[in-house]
Amino acid sequence: MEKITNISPDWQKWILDNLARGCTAQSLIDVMVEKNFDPMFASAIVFHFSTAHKGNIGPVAVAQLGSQPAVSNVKDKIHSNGNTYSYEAPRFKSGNVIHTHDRDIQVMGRVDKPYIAVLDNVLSHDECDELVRLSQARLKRSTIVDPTTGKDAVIEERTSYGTFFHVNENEFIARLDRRIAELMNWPVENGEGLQILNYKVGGEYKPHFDYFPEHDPGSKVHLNNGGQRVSTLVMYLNDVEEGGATVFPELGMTVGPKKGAAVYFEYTNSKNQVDPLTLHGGLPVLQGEKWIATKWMRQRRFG
Ligand SMILES: O=C(O)CCC(=O)C(=O)O
Ligand SMILES: [Fe+2]
Repeated sequence: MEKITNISPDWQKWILDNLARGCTAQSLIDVMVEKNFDPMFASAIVFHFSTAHKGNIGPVAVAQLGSQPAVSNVKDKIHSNGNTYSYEAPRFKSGNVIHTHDRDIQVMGRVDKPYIAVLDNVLSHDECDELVRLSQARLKRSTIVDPTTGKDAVIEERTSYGTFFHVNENEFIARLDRRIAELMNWPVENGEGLQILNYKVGGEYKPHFDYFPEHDPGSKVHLNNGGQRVSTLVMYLNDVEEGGATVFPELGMTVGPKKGAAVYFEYTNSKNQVDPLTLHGGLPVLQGEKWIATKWMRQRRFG
């Protein structure tokens, strides 16, 4: 049976009432999953309601999930929301410039909780072009991990084309894998292969978490190889004429795609908790096309 990915007024009221009674977000998610809600959707909506509930934001704002940030005061949300994630010292290094073995990378902006860094000069324009050139011939429709089966699935929420390179697949990729690992301050061996994505006009990736939700039956097989994902680096391989920004709906924040630049974020701590504030997506491309390279890091060696 198809999983439910929309929320009726009755369910909205049920969530708000139960949060007001002091029920935990997880207990509500569990009930919703049992009632055939998509687990990822249930997590996102309950988390969203828990922040809305504490901040006295009504159901109308919540209905905008995925399209527009419903709450603009990030500080208030962070101090008063239902997020139980405990923030630790970021893995990402401090400073205005991160030095790697072959390139200096500029830090253009940071957010603390969740930990996000906006970076420039991660890749040269030639490297961006080379990644696009190498990927052209091997592009396939992107998939997601089906929450129930754990298998790859094509869905409407992710309308991009992509391919991936094995870690250290060739000399060029190995140099990038090394630089990226130094930048993310995490071992090369813990990285998944570099994923290349191409979005055409209208192409988007609706808000999602990069971590594997523990309560999805389909997550198990992935968690067994390398453990949970801990951090993500999205690198922009071209300038996009219009649209295509990376959006963090819970924070009211977008990062515009710029050739060679990137956005980094982390969401799993040493206690195995994951941070729902890192909900993010790729907004639709309105003009031109968008190319990105994504690196996901795991808790342990991957592959
Ligand atoms: O397209 C984007 O900007 C976001 C991509 C993304 O979320 C991912 O690759 O996990
Ligand atoms: Fe993502």
